[in-house]
Amino acid sequence: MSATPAAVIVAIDGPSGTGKSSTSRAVAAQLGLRYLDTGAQYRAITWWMLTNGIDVNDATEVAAASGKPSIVSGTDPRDPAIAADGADASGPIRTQEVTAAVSAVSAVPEVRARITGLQRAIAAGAGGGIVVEGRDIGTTVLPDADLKVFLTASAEARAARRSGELKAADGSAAGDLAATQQALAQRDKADSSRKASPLKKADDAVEVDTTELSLDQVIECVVTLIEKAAAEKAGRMEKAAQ
Ligand SMILES: Nc1ncnc2c1ncn2[C@@H]1O[C@H](COP(=O)(O)OP(=O)(O)O)[C@@H](O)[C@H]1O
Ligand SMILES: Nc1ccn([C@@H]2O[C@H](COP(=O)(O)OP(=O)(O)O)[C@@H](O)[C@H]2O)c(=O)n1
Repeated sequence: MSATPAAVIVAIDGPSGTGKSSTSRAVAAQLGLRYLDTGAQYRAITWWMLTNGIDVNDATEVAAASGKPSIVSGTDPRDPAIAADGADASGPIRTQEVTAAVSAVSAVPEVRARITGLQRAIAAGAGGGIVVEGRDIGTTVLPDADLKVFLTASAEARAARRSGELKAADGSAAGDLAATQQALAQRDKADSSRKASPLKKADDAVEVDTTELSLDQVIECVVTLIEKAAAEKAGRMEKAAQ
């Protein structure tokens, strides 16, 4: 295990299936950093809306309800918890129903303002450094992050990964490759074309194409980037203290 020489704030963004969650959890665990899955927060508020009779396709209704549930995220990379109004949401947020509704809910500006506030507070409170992964972390949530990484992969590779994962989870038709690829493309389009804080690479993000890389290779690459960013930050802090 290596240790980071300075507390760093790391933003990892990219579309679905590029390896954000797996990579972020692994590098945070390896480097002793906290970890925040912002997609889980959007999924949790979506799950709460679905279970509380909110019409998720009615932006006015979603906006009016956006402040109601408490959304609490754990930041342990080995056990990232998520709760909505005190109920464990880690299982229900992965259902197809939530996956199909989450882009519409997260496009509502009031929802984004609420969740972005939570994210900034968590990052500010993570004294030892944190890896925050999502869609708009480098562009909007933490524009001053010490390191921004934007993961990409071909549509085929992303669908194959996601479909394998769904098949392993329940063996259902959700594991069908063509259907998964279509659903991913739809969600990417919605996430990239919304007005409020769309999925977009920050100008100063390092882009890593993971199509031909194993997960271990991606982890190694991001660990190296974080160690470099942490060393540079430590150097700047030392200089400023002189
Ligand atoms: N480089 C990679 N090569 C092969 N499989 C990968 C790679 N990165 C991630 N995976 C697998 O792909 C699936 C989706 O990864 P995940 O980290 O959840 O992506 P994201 O958070 O970007 O949606 C997981 O099953 C994960 O193990
Ligand atoms: N920072 C973020 C993170 C997620 N999201 C939304 O939440 C959804 C679910 O995110 P996720 O990270 O769990 O998605 P997966 O790619 O892991 O399936 C995304 O499709 C976006 O609609 C967002 O709008 N902004």
